[in-house]
Amino acid sequence: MGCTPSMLLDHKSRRRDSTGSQEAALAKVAPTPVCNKAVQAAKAPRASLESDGFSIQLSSKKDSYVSQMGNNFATQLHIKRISGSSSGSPGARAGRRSSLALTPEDEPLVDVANRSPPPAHIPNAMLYTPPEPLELLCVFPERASRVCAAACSAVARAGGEARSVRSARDALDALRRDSEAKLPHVIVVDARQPQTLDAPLLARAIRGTKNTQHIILIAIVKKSAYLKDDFVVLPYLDAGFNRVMVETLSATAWCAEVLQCRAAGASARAQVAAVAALAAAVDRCRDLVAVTDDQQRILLANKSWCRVLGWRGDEGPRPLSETAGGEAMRQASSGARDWEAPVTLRRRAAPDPILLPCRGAAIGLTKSTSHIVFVCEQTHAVETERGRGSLHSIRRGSLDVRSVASDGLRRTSLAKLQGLPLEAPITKVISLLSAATEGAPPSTVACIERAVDMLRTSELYSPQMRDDPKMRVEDPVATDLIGALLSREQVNSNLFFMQGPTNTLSSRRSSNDSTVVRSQTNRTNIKHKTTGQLRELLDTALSWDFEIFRLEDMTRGRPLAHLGLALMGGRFDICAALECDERTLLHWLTIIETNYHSGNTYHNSTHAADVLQAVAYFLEKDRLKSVLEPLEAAAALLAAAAHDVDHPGTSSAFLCNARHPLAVLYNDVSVLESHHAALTFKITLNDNRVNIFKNLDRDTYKQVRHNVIDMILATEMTKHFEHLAKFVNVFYAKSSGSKEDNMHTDEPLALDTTALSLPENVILVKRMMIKCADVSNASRPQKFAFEWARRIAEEYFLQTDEEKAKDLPVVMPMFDRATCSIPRSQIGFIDYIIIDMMEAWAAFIDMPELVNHARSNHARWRELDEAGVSTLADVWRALGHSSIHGQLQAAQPTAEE
Ligand SMILES: Nc1ncnc2c1ncn2[C@@H]1O[C@@H]2COP(=O)(O)O[C@H]2[C@H]1O
Repeated sequence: MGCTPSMLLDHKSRRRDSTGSQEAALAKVAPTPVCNKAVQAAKAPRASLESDGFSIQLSSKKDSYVSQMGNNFATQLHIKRISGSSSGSPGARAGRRSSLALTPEDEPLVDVANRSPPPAHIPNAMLYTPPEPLELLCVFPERASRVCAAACSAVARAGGEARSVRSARDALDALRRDSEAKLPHVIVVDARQPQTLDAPLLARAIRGTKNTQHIILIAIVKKSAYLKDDFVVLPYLDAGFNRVMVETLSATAWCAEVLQCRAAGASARAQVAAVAALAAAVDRCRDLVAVTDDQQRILLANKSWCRVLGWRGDEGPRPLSETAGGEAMRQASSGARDWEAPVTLRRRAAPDPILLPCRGAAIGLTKSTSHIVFVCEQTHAVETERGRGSLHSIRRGSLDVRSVASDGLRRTSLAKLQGLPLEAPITKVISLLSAATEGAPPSTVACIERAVDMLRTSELYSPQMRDDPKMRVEDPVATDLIGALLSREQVNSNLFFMQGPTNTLSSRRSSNDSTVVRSQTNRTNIKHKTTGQLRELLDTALSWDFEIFRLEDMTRGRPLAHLGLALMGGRFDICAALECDERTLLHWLTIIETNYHSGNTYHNSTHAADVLQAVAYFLEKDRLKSVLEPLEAAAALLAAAAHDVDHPGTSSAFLCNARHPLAVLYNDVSVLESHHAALTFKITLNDNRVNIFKNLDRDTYKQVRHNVIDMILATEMTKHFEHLAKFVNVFYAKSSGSKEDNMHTDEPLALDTTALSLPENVILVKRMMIKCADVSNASRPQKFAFEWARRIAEEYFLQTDEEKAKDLPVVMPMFDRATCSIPRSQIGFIDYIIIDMMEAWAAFIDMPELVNHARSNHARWRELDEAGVSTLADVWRALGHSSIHGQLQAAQPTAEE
């Protein structure tokens, strides 16, 4: 079952089969008293009768619907079930009302105007199909059947073509093999020998085949059987036959049948094509459209409906009331024929419903309702979010140019763009703002002009610390760190020319493809036997105070493969989503881990395992469980594991300054992140034994690849505020003030997850998830946070050492091991990078400990700072080597010691 146009047709044919055929049968054989009463009623217009659960009304009256068809007066026959059980349906209620009304004048005016459904007005032009020669398929088990031959020769005489098959299987094969254009118009099935050919079964199979709604099915029955039973036709009609015909060899009878079929078939095809065309039109509407039957079961839902509500396109008829509520539903249930009222719609991906304006109409070819149409307007807010940055919005933008122009708004910048086919949404925003200045007080004009000036810059999401006092970093260490993390400019104060070969970047770090080869040949045969203790530790892998450094110890520096196997293979079973075996996953994890540089103090596979663990922890939260598909969760875990693969232990700025081949390759733009993402796929696709994507079909692979790349690229810190601002603007609303002010104010933000229904907003969630995981070390319990702080500081110091040794520009001069204040660097890092982001994320996934840990770490660093503790050595002395990081420090002395 699916909410598709064919469901509309199925619904129609079901109605025709179950009600229409009963009507026909009843008209033919209804108990005499009812027939007699009906006949009497016909003679005495305006009478209404009830019998055996059916109401029969005959009236001779001026009927607006019939008169549209050219008859001013018509006699109408209504057969309606009036039992209490169906009273809930608008159609039933409308039916009961009209059956009780004796004259049109007796019906209250409001009923005439609002209660009866409007006719389904399909323009005649829509119901035209060009005449085609008739194609006939005969299914007759008997070899050289004379009845079959008679049918075929009648078709030939009518200028058509006939072919015959002898079994149900051959008939279905012919249907499935034929292209749509070649499908027969009529299928004649020999139903005379049920033991040789089960005609009803075949009819059901044909109707279950795609695009067969318009084919006319004729069952040939024996004359004796036809005459024996008044209801002989019913099982055939129920099975999907359109007609039942008595066996005949008469050329005249067959000719008449064939010609009638040609006419009926053309009309059926025209109707199917018209419904398909209308469904295609509805699919291209931006508004959310659903069509239900008279019981309000959804038969058709357009693409916008599916997209916004998170439905798959192929879901079956379901009660609209499961999804919709509010005044619109009450109006629909009251039997109103046309209404406008708000509707609340529940979405799959988000707990909160959305409220949209809705227009509805009850439709029916007769006075009773057959379908109800709901058109829910995509509100501006939803639309704007959906369109942001998409091609779709750019296309719409081109129309907006004209509409804005016709509004006569002032927009000098737009005038130049009139001739171009494209316009960015921001241009329209600027134009609207400019228009708003007209007649505004000077202070407002000044404000708007300042805003417009800001909008005109291309770096809308780049932080501007100097302009914003709240973002001003006072401490020189913090300035160094934050500046280096966020700045896209490389430090170029000294013109530097690299001496020697470009790939002699560092003896402790290499970042070229030879790493891949080495890893594949030597180190893929890791044994993954988990000892009891290791198993116990891995059992706690989903707790926020997971002992990552213990895992590093126990696995001798290979935590990623072990943790990855436990989480990805075990808890999340990504092998199912990726359709790969666990062995391939283990190989993948192993080779990825091998391509991390164990010599890096921070950017090694323990950091990758830590980020993986954080992502896994986040994925367990209800909000993410309800939003992300298994494949998206798998992509997030893969991205986390690989996000820093082959990190050289120096920053992108360093690589650019050093004119490293990677910086040259990636044009100094997102150098490291581009490399991590590219290398991840290179490693994966290079060898079938590690290729976890090898069984995915093209589209699924593309989707996973896109997700993994997007998440890895999102870890680039120069885009930190861009990602954070987008996330906050989409998912947080403030009770007062503009959204632009949402960040860095003391006013609490209100979480608003309605935007989750749009795929482009789910991308923001995935980016935020990996970003938060990447720097989650500052939001971990203190003993972990401090060890990570030591490790990153050590790596920064090594970079500074190397820059000095190679006479390169020093990216973070304050990060000199002799002088750098670790507490201050951490205070700055938490203040400017961590707190805002963790607050936004913690509220979104309901994980307050992220903020609590960050705050308590901040407080501890401040205490240390105030106690005069500064260098790494000071810190560990002050901590008394009592914690894990102290012990690790002791076991692994730094160069300083
Ligand atoms: N505790 C920390 N203190 C200072 N800088 C950090 C800390 N944790 C992460 N970072 C920086 O944040 C960056 C996030 O992206 P990278 O992993 O590439 O590199 C990371 C470090 O440069």
